[in-house]
Amino acid sequence: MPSSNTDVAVETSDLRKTYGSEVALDGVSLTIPIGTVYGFLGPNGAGKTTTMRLLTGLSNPTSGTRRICGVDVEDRRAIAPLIGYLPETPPLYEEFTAREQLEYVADLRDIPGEDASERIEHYLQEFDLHDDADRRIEDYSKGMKQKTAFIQCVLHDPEVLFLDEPTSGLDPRAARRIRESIVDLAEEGTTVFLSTHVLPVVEAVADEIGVLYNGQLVAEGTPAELRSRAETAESGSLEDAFLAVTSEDTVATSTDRV
Ligand SMILES: Nc1ncnc2c1ncn2[C@@H]1O[C@H](COP(=O)(O)OP(=O)(O)OP(=O)(O)O)[C@@H](O)[C@H]1O
Repeated sequence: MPSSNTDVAVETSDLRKTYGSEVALDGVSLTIPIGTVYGFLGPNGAGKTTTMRLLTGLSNPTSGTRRICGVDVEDRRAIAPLIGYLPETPPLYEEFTAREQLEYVADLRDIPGEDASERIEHYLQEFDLHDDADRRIEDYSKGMKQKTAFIQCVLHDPEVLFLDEPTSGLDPRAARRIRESIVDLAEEGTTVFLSTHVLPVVEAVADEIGVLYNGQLVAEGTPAELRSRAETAESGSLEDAFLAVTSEDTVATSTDRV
């Protein structure tokens, strides 16, 4: 049953995921309004990928609820058109050309032919891939592969876009292209859930930040709010704030709205 709150893109309540005795996610509750760029920060092993897999229906929670635009993620068929997901290792058919890969995804997504061609051309131009679009993906650089993967998850114009470390390993130009696209998509109303441990990336694009540590959401706020938390530190940077809220000594027992 859809949630009554139609302004909310991502909503979880007490989401938990355990693997045997390992607690990967320990009761995470999120409410992310439509159109937000939500920076999901956390050190290695904090549970970021686990959260994204739960939110995209690739994995089931041990307990708790999750909704995307009011739709229960359990309803995989209803969820699929609403979301785009760029995992850390994106699925691409290496033997395809980028154009073939994107046409294939457009087909899977039931994007009508003319629409699909227009969107594919638009994105190939936007990401400087047009001249290489008919080369096989196996011959692409990491950045070219990542840009192709980014295009394939936005091609169907999802309501909510999940990005796992989207700029990792990219050169500054490619990373900037992705950051600019995130901002453009958000301006058009797309909600972007961006997981990373690269602080300058979230600082540049995020409206709101959630910090995950040991499977718990330990702080939430705007970048400025989180920075002000570190104001006693010399630079008062987001990095200071991040280190402060993810230190064993200072972790709060419940989410700290700063
Ligand atoms: N399939 C699995 N089986 C067992 N444990 C798992 C599995 N997937 C994740 N975990 C554990 O859950 C915890 C959270 O992992 P997760 O990959 O979500 O972290 P992360 O924040 O994405 O880390 P990173 O930044 O390194 O990618 C880790 O302790 C990890 O070992």
